[in-house]
Amino acid sequence: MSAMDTAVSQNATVAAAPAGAGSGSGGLASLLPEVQTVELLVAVSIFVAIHSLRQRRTQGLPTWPLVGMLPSLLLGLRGDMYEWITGVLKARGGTFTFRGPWFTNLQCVVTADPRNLEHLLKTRFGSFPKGPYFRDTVRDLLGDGIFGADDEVWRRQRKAASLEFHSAEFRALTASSLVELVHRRLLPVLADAEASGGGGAAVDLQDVLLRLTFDNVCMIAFGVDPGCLRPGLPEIPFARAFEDATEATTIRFITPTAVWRAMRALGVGHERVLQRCLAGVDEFAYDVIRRRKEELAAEAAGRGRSDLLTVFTKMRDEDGRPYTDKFLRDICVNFILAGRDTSSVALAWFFWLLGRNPGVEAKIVEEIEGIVAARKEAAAGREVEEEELVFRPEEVKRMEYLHAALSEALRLYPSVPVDHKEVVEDEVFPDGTVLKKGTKVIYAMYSMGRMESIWGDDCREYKPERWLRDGRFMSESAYKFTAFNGGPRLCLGKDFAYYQMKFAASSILHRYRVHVVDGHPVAPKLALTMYMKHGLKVTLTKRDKTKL
Ligand code: HEM
Repeated sequence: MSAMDTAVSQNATVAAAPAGAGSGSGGLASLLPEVQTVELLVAVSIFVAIHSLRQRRTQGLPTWPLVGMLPSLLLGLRGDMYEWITGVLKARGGTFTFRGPWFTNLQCVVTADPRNLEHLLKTRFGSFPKGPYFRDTVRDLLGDGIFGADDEVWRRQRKAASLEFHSAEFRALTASSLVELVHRRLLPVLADAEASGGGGAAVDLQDVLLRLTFDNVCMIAFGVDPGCLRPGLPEIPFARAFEDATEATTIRFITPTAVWRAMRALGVGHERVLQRCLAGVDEFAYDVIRRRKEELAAEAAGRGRSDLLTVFTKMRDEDGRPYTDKFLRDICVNFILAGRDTSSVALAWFFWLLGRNPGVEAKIVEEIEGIVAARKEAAAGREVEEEELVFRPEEVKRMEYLHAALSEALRLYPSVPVDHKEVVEDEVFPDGTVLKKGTKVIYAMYSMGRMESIWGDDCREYKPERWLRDGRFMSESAYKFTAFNGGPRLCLGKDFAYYQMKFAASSILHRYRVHVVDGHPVAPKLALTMYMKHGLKVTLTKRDKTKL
């Protein structure tokens, strides 16, 4: 508790004293119990009001004895949690210490200051690992995979995966799997939606995009297509188990550690759900691993496959032994978690923003049509059929305005809205915040996009132009635009994610106008990823090329 908190608590005790003195007068108290209760309530209310006002003015939010800042947090949870954090961060100059009740694991420092971000993600990287708290919480789902790992276990996976992500085979695999999914699955599903009903049936675009990226990342990690985006949008047991296991794991972060551990031991509540779903995830993963090993043994070298499972199955650990099935499972599950919904939710927010900014949509379509026109010109007058219109990697690369529009959507709606580290030795942030060993640090990407001090007075406006110089996309410092993290743990899939988002968005926008259904409620869901709470209900109409 700070000096200010202590001072306010002492004042409060003094203010409450007259009520206490009344109760000490024996018989009078028993004669007038109602009056005393009313007095007490009035005194407490006055204390609450004064305390709250004073602390809100001086510190952004009040701290209470025993329960700390929990009441403010609960009030924040009733509305938009991310906006609440942003408000507090602004009031406190970019960083604040959250004090939860003594019995919870909710004590942490929250920051949105780029100087602090650079310090923790790069300059003092070694002092800010994911840490044992995060690892223990996610271990049942993620095992020793890259997301929760630190030190050598992380370094080895990062190095191997990084080599793979930059290889020509991997680029070819990602490009071909995307063409297959977008043209054989996504576009037919959207065409069905457009054709059914009078003005087209409403479809949940977020759900469709989540299916697209889930299938896509499974093809990259496991080399298999689970088929979530098949016609009729079937429910796939592995996808459902994965989603529910992730949600049950997330609940652990807001449950005291001792409580979820006890629930796990007893097999009750969300821990029971987690156990059931993990069994589903493992069944799928171990089955694919077994079949891949058989395939590789038969083919001797496993020619033609460049998915992560194949690459890691052929590798050896530092003692020259093949990786265990458990480790292979962990690697694949972590990549699926990393890549399954980050790009799809970003695309969902992007399409929603386009609906509110038709001028931006018009510029994107103009850019796409310029590329299509260049293709037609190169075909020397020959008519280019719509089916042939599969954007090529070099064309996707030329979509600079689209790149800027997606970056701008991620600035305002980062797929990972807040992230977490744990400090392993005493540290001091560049802004002067003192961090004791073991402190949890939350960095608030969502809030960073809404800081006038970082982006200027128009920070809440959707303006792709802020990313362009002379029509060319210019990247920003990773400590200012933190959607992909920064430093040694920069997102490994960043280039692929941009390619995937640009390819899917341009393929849709070239063919359809996307209309968000009138009155559809849009709000972020409280989760590790920035889903739209109610999905994104849209209708589609064919783009009339004559009006371009
Ligand atoms: C718009 C899309 C994406 C966004 C905004 C995004 C964002 C992020 C962020 C914030 C992190 C840091 C997470 C943490 O350490 O807690 C991260 C890490 C990572 N991302 Fe992405 N990501 C995206 C797409 C992808 C895709 C498609 C893949 C893979 C197919 C991927 C693979 C990874 C991996 C492997 C890591 C862990 C890196 C490490 O710890 O060394 N990401 N990403």
